[in-house]
Amino acid sequence: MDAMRYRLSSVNFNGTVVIGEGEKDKAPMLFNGEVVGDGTGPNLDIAVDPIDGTRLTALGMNNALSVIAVADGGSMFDPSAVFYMEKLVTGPEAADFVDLRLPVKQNLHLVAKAKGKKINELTVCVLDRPRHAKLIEEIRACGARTRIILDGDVAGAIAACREGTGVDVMLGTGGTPKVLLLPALLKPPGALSRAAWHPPMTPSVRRRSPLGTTLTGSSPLMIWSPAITVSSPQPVLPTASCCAVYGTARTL
Ligand SMILES: O=P(O)(O)OC[C@H]1O[C@](O)(COP(=O)(O)O)[C@@H](O)[C@@H]1O
Repeated sequence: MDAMRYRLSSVNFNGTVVIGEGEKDKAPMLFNGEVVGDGTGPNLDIAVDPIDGTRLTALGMNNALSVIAVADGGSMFDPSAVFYMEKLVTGPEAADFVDLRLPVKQNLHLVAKAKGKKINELTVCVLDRPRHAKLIEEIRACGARTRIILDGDVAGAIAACREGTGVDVMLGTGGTPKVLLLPALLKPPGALSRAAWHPPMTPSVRRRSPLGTTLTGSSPLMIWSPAITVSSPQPVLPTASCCAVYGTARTL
């Protein structure tokens, strides 16, 4: 985080961290609303996750990622009032068929059909958390395999969208900032990241972010695409730069 912040402070721009480490992790830097850059140049919005998979990095394990996305100032959606989101991520073949509001079994059938596989040939990536015990049971009861990951659902989501990773879908609840960085990272185009506030909010619930954005239960069920995360026509970095970190954090 120090390294990313140091680098950002040397770049000619006037940036605001819209999607940052967030209050969930009580991170001291690169928090939502923090001003970064050297104060000259264009106004830009920044989304950062200096390390998604802090524990993985500390343990010398794979799949921690360092992620940054940049867009025109004022164009990035601010989700930071809600810490967790329920996520469904899959590749382009199945993206148009699934729906987060459907039961797990139905979504897995839809993915299997779209990919021309049997359901017992699917692998579903899920974070290893007690809250996912029922989800994991449901997936296994359908006959699908699970790939349980200790941390790092950004890497899990990317795997779910890519050919040849052995992962077909990612399901479960994880950090909000991570899901919002995904549209910038997902390749190929058409891959799908959907997320809903967790726990679900009723219309009367209102949560206010450090940047002053108010989210309510009637805020849309998120069907993320770059256009939703970033409202400007052309993000400055249409795909976020992203470097895999194997064991040790590297700076961007
Ligand atoms: O650990 P929690 O609170 O269940 O949060 C889940 C989140 O934690 C992570 O596994 C790791 O995130 P950090 O490295 O920022 O701690 C994310 O990939 C995931 O979205």
